[in-house]
Amino acid sequence: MPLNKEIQPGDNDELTRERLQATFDTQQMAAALWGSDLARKRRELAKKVDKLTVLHDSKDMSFMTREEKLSENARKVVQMFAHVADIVEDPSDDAEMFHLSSNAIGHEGHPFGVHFVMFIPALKAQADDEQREKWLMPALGLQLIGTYAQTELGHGTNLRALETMATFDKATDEFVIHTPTVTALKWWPGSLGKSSNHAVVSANLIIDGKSYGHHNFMVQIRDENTHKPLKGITVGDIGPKMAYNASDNGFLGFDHHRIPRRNMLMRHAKVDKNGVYTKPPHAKIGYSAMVHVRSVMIGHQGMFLGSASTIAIRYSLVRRQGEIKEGSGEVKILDYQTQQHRLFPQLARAYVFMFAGKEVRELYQKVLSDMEKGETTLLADLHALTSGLKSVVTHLCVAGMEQCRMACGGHGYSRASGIPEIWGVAVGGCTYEGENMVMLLQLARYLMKAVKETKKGKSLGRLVDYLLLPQDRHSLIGRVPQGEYGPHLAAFEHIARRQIFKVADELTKLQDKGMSKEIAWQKKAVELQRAARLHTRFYLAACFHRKVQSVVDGRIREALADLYHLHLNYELLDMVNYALEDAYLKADQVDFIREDMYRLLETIRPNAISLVDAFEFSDRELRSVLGRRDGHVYENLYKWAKESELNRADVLPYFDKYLKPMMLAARQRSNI
Ligand SMILES: CCCCC/C=C\C/C=C\C/C=C\CCCCC(=O)SCCNC(=O)CCNC(=O)[C@H](O)C(C)(C)COP(=O)(O)OP(=O)(O)OC[C@H]1O[C@@H](n2cnc3c(N)ncnc32)[C@H](O)[C@@H]1OP(=O)(O)O
Ligand SMILES: Cc1cc2nc3c(=O)[nH]c(=O)nc-3n(C[C@H](O)[C@H](O)[C@H](O)COP(=O)(O)OP(=O)(O)OC[C@H]3O[C@@H](n4cnc5c(N)ncnc54)[C@H](O)[C@@H]3O)c2cc1C
Repeated sequence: MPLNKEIQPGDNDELTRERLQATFDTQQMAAALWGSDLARKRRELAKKVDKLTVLHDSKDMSFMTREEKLSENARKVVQMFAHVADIVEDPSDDAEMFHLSSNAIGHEGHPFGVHFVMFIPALKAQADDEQREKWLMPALGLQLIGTYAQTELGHGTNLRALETMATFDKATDEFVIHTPTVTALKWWPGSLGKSSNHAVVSANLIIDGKSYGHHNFMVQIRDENTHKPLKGITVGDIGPKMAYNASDNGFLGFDHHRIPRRNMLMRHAKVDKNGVYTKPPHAKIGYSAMVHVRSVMIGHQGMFLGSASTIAIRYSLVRRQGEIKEGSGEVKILDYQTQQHRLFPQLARAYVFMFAGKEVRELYQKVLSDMEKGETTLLADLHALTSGLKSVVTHLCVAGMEQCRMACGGHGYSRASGIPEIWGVAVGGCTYEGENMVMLLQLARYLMKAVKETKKGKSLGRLVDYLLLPQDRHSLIGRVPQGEYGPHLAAFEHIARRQIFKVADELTKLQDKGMSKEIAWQKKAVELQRAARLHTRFYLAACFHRKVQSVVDGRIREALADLYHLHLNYELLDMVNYALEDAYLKADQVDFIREDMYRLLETIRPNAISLVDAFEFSDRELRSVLGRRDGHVYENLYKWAKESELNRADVLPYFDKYLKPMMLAARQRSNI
């Protein structure tokens, strides 16, 4: 069977020649990335969206005002739901729906931005059966639009300091929701400002003057017909942001707004009509919607980096600039070693983030089904894993996307490249769903507990089993036959384990000197977050290893292994100081890693376009002139620029109003 190489009539010849060099079938690689079923569904879905013009952008969003963007995406999301049954096989499949949304709507946000990502997951995990019947069914049926209102103007990270109050009024069997200060205003919730009519609101539960900490409440905020805010509710948009401006992130305040007692989400924690409180089986079970989003973000961020890599690599095969050998003609910029070194490691990261996203979703599903039965043993492991992954992946994604942008030279800075918007959306991920540094420290807490268990000869969980293993003094990199990468993975393990034990020992020493646990933690916080990063980067490398091992097809495994080995080399060099500190690696071994990395850049080069084609992002989804599949960049950049609103007339009013009078006056003065 011939290999599928994604060649289509009308393609730029340069790209066709590149595609013909591929050593593997791109559709099979897509199956390795997405899973074969989802890869097929994605392909079919993109074709259907292409045919449905009602789902197409009416013009490039770069040329729209915020209000136009909101309106455009509201129009498309409604059309998307109207046609959903004809387009997707299973509307309850989040991955398929995300793909549909990427194609039809893009990533700038839409009125249901938080509805499916947080509002529904919060109801699924925290509403009891009767409440599910009342809100989940209508929410799934699009009879209402919901958001998740937790963060306040004054506090996002420290949830214990949230100020919104939910005071139980026994006499009326109601909660009184109140915003006591300006800092207690809810601030940031997506689609709250102008679109949502319901919100899951986090508020302090107060019964008979006693606070039980924050819990989640269902609050209707707008009239379902007029869409006007209900009495006692103030709500609006918080203004433009770095990106994601088709989303109306909002503010929300309550003035003694009353809701029925049964509007508290009561699957786990409960309040009865006498004001008797029942504790949940796990103190943090109410945080499940956050864990859900963190778990989903890993794969999504991988897709964002995959999109940027696709754009930059395709463009680097169209763009020619300068000569390598004088007189032999200008080369494709991807033929420069520096360009390969800039882009291929980002491509490898995109792959591994997608693989890790899949693994973590499987763990999340397991924890969710355990929680249904009141079983919460794995919640802490999942929280630790998602906290670390969320932070490391978002951080590396935006650093990688910035490399992709710069690798496109001047055109990368234009919104026509598509990179600024996806970068702006991805960088939000460093902050939302738990600020990265804070989440790394959450993982560090878990790791420090794991050390304590290890010292007793036990393991806290599967993810930290490696702490029980003895440390090797020296790495075997470069001391085993060429092509063996076991020692590379062992090096990730070594530096993570060493940093974890080192900081644990330092904490103990400070406490032994009489310092409190909290102050000692502050003194070592930077080292602690380093330990969390190294642990997570080891997890990612090990995940890549598991994936390569699981692939059956030889050609796919070989191409993936090249990316994996590049990842090992590149990331190790990025963290090499940790391996040099204890002389685990010697200078000649570092040189060996570098040389092997350069070799791999050359090996990967002929497969580069097919490795990005394998993501199977449609042009509609990429929204990038530079990243067009057919490679016809220049004529389309010119066409795109002509769409700029500034080109609607040769002379714009500001010229006559300001510049012309100034220049006339200057000329008159010079004539005097
Ligand atoms: C998915 C998006 C895809 C779309 C992509 C497309 C476009 C993207 C564009 C835009 C985005 C669209 C949607 C995004 C929506 C974003 C929504 C939000 O941001 S919602 C708000 C999120 N807020 C946060 O994440 C707050 C962060 N803070 C916290 O989580 C907590 O405050 C804390 C830092 C974890 C501390 O909590 P607390 O004070 O309660 O903790 P302590 O009492 O100190 O106890 C710590 C103890 O608890 C354990 N723990 C904490 N959390 C959990 C948990 N979730 N599960 C299990 N256990 C938990 C922790 O481990 C400690 O345990 P121990 O060490 O044993 O004491
Ligand atoms: C695009 C976007 C969408 C969002 N959507 C929603 C939504 O739908 N619903 C919602 O409720 N919220 C939403 N948020 C809010 C978001 O969850 C918070 O902004 C986030 O949790 C960070 O909290 P913060 O803003 O209070 O940051 P802060 O906690 O004020 O962080 C500021 C700095 O302080 C540091 N810091 C804070 N605490 C500690 C600590 N304990 N130790 C060390 N350092 C610390 C941080 O590391 C950071 O450097 C959204 C935010 C964005 C950007």
